[in-house]
Amino acid sequence: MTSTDLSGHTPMMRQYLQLKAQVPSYLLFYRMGDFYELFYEDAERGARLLNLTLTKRGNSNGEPIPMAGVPFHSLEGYLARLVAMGESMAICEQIGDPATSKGPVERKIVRIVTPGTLTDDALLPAKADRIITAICPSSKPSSQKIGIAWMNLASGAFNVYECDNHLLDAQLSRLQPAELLHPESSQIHYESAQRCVGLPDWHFAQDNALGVLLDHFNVDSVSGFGLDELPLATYAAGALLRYVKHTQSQSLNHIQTLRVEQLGEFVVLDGITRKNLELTETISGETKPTVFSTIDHCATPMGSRLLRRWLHHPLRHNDTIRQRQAGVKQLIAAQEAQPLEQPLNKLVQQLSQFPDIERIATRIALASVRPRELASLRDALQLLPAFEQHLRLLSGQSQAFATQLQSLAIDPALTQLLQQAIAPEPALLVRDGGVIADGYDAELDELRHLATDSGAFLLQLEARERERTGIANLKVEYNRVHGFFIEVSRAQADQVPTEYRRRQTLKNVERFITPELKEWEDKVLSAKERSLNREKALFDDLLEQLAPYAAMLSVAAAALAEIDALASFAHHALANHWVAPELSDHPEIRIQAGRHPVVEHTIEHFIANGCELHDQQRLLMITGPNMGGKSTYMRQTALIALLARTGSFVPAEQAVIGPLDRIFTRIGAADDLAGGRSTFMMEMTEAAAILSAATEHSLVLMDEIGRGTSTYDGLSLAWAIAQRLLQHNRCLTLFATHYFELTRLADEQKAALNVHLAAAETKDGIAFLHEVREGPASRSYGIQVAQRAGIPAAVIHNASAELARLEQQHAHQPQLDLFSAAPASAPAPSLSAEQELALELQQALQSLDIDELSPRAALDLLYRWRQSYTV
Ligand SMILES: Nc1ncnc2c1ncn2[C@@H]1O[C@H](COP(=O)(O)OP(=O)(O)OP(=O)(O)O)[C@@H](O)[C@H]1O
Repeated sequence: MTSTDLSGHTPMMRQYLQLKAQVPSYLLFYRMGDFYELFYEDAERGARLLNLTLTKRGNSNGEPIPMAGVPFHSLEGYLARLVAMGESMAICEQIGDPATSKGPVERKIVRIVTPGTLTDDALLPAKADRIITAICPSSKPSSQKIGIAWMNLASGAFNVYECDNHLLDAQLSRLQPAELLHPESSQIHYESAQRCVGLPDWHFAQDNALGVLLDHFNVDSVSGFGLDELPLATYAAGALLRYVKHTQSQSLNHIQTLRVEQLGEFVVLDGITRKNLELTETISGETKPTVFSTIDHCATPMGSRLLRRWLHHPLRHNDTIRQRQAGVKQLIAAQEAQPLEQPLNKLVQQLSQFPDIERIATRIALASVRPRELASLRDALQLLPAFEQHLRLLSGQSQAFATQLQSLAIDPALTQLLQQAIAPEPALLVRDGGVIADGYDAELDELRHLATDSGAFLLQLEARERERTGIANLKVEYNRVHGFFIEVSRAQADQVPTEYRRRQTLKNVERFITPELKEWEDKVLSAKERSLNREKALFDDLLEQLAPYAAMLSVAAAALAEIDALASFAHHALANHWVAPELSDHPEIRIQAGRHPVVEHTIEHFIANGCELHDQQRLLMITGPNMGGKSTYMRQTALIALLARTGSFVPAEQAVIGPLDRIFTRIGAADDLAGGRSTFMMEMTEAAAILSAATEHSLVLMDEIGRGTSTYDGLSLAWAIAQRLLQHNRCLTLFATHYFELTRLADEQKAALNVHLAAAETKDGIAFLHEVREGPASRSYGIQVAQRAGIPAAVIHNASAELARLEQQHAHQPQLDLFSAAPASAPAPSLSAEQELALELQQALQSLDIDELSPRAALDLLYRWRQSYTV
């Protein structure tokens, strides 16, 4: 909007439009008295989204102004709804004094609310984190790298790393950002984020990004954070920090460090795998029943959030897992040693009394903490010593909770300060008064005394005036409308002294005021106002005193969250007979009598099954009828491995789990109609990703690959894929199929083993035994399953006849001999290493768009190819 545009507007609308120009892409809530108003398009949009009444306000520039508003005290509720819809808002407050200002009161944008930068408890989900992520792709076409920075503003975590481009999807699905920032020039979109924001490219430029980081951390170089070799991560971090700072009116004191994540820390899970395994969301998008909803018994929201993070971040290395396991074991041992006292239950009960200290600590650092949050923190800190003592007792001689116990040591000065400063039950807001405790500040005490406790003075005045005037029933009183007054009966009204001024005449009485009483009244009324102001100043001062404790509180909160999550593991293990998995150093999965952690709760008799995958037995070819339990078996194996890598116990009689680098799943893809890919195309895209990335440390689940095309195509592809996984990738694989022909693979490959899910035919039809047995399934029972599903009897009858005819027709050419009987479709003989490389190089050449290639990139490619394709 230009200045000429503004000239026709009223002064207030001019002010509004100038503020709006600062935040064009946000809904601007403009404070007017007791309301926040939206104008113009914002009003129309807000009215639609929030179901507000759209009105019109006066005229500005010759046009009525569309307007919609919300009462000031219910702003947070409206913001929460808008945030859930992925909207971003700017809040503008009156900061000038309406009494003294000429023209519109001075106003300022004090807060910006976006989905990824929330810190207010009212706007945040209790049991999930809100992450904001920035990504910075390389500007060099030859580079495959991408820089990623992410922040959890509510906890203060700020992490960065670089990875290969093709891992971006897996990384985003790990972080699940609510908001994603990227340079304007790169078209990046992540569907699951509530908001994707293209920022000007210069935010990601070296000098600017680095400048923001150096300035915030007050350092001369970022070497101390280990960022020297990570330029893209540095740019992403700088752009992210600049954006987040812009949204907050306070400085981000609680963002005290920047951690470089090592990609090898976590078992990589892509988005599809997280979905298939139903970690925190079911395949249909519900929040339960999932692994998280089943095993989360945390007593605090901090514990639940940590548990969710652990589930999404299984660890590759054993050290941290062993520490977590030690904690769980200790809690279980203590509970079992004292079945009457139940020390674990007592610990959980104590934990449940703690508020969300992680978020309170952040809000202390941001100076936006509310009085009642401080009261709950004060009460929690009083409980802390007893909790610590109980944990110490429970730990006995073990060192299982040594670090957490250290972190819980909070400076007693903090507890004392809160006890002295905060009223026992403070008001919701500082402006309501009654937040600061009596006895904390002498001046406040006196003002409060003046404002509320006028009794003695008034009694004294009453006695004095009675004596002076001789009117025995003279009364000194107060009401809200008329303030203080002296009341005498009508008949005695003419006996009052001359300095009495008439205030009000009623039927039987006259009310008067005297100069002395008026002076008193002014003092009392101003004392009220002054006491509120004093309280506000004291609270601001308290926030300053508290700020240095924020970091210490965050550390204690993290320790409490850990104890809570470990107690939840222990509780679930005890209640469901889970065992501690043994962690080995080789890629292997050996499970005895394993169960599915979620399904074991949803059906009455879950049949336990074992699974052995190791270097000599890398692939299980799983056959069996539909509904036999193949998918459940594969998922349970992956989940047991994953749970073991989080430090949890597992649903099995015994388990040995080695280090894993990735878990891949290719299970029943749905059509990606929006993306324009058919089921088969999706299936093959996922399979291609697995074939290119699985290593001997990976666990791969393949369910019915090849099903989406003609039998021969599908079968041949499935055969070749299984063979490739066995020989080339050498990963640990569970391969479920309905192609019986594939069971021949085990004859050729020593590392493959056939297993099947047993079923039996009874007189009432098929009975699923859900038991995994060695050897291939003898038949598929597809028609029996269809019958149970309610396919009409006539169709079942015809299908059975057709099956019999087909079986007879192929009698001389049994299905199992497909490959040997038809040389033309026999699996291709394995290629030599040179042949494989030549094929790959040919493919790479064919997929190259030479016209799009710069000379520099072409040269780089040549070097890379020489390195990769020379034997
Ligand atoms: N081990 C088990 N014990 C008891 N019930 C089981 C077990 N495994 C699976 N089931 C039950 O069998 C049903 C079918 O299981 P699942 O979906 O794994 O079969 P499937 O063989 O993969 O079927 P399809 O080939 O049709 O996909 C499950 O919903 C579950 O109720």
